[in-house]
Amino acid sequence: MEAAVKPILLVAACALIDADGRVLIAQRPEGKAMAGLWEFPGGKVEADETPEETVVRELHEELGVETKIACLAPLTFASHTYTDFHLLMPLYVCRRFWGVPEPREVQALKWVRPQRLRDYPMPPADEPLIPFLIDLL
Ligand SMILES: Nc1nc2c([nH]c(=O)n2[C@@H]2O[C@H](COP(=O)(O)OP(=O)(O)OP(=O)(O)O)[C@@H](O)[C@H]2O)c(=O)[nH]1
Repeated sequence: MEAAVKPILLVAACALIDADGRVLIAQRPEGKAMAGLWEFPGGKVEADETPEETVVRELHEELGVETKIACLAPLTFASHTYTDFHLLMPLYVCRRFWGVPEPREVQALKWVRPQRLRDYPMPPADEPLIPFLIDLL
């Protein structure tokens, strides 16, 4: 019998960057898979969305921050096999946004220098993304 192929889950995420070159990370809520880990704001790309539209929507829903598709720049992507699915996650960066991020759907938010990101436990898919942020900033 052929091995079951894991479905690919498309998630779009974004590193917001402040004027000091710090990156915003969000702590996953209790009760969800990987609760307590720190990740980049974002979420699943819905059937009627582009990944850029997902990021704009999730920044609004999760953080109360407004931005535009034109303010998103692709940086890199994560490709990681979890138990039940294979995650494909484009990571955008965004320096131009409106509003002060507030933790609406997450436990906590933190602005972190890229060199300090390793101090915060992140999902395994995210670790390979850190050097790209260090290089950028
Ligand atoms: N937003 C985001 N998701 C990530 C990152 N790294 C990573 O492995 N993921 C995984 O990608 C998936 C994102 O889905 P999500 O945030 O929309 O969904 P969720 O688990 O909160 O579930 P739900 O929205 O269905 O309740 C989760 O499995 C999450 O663990 C990351 O940096 N940001």
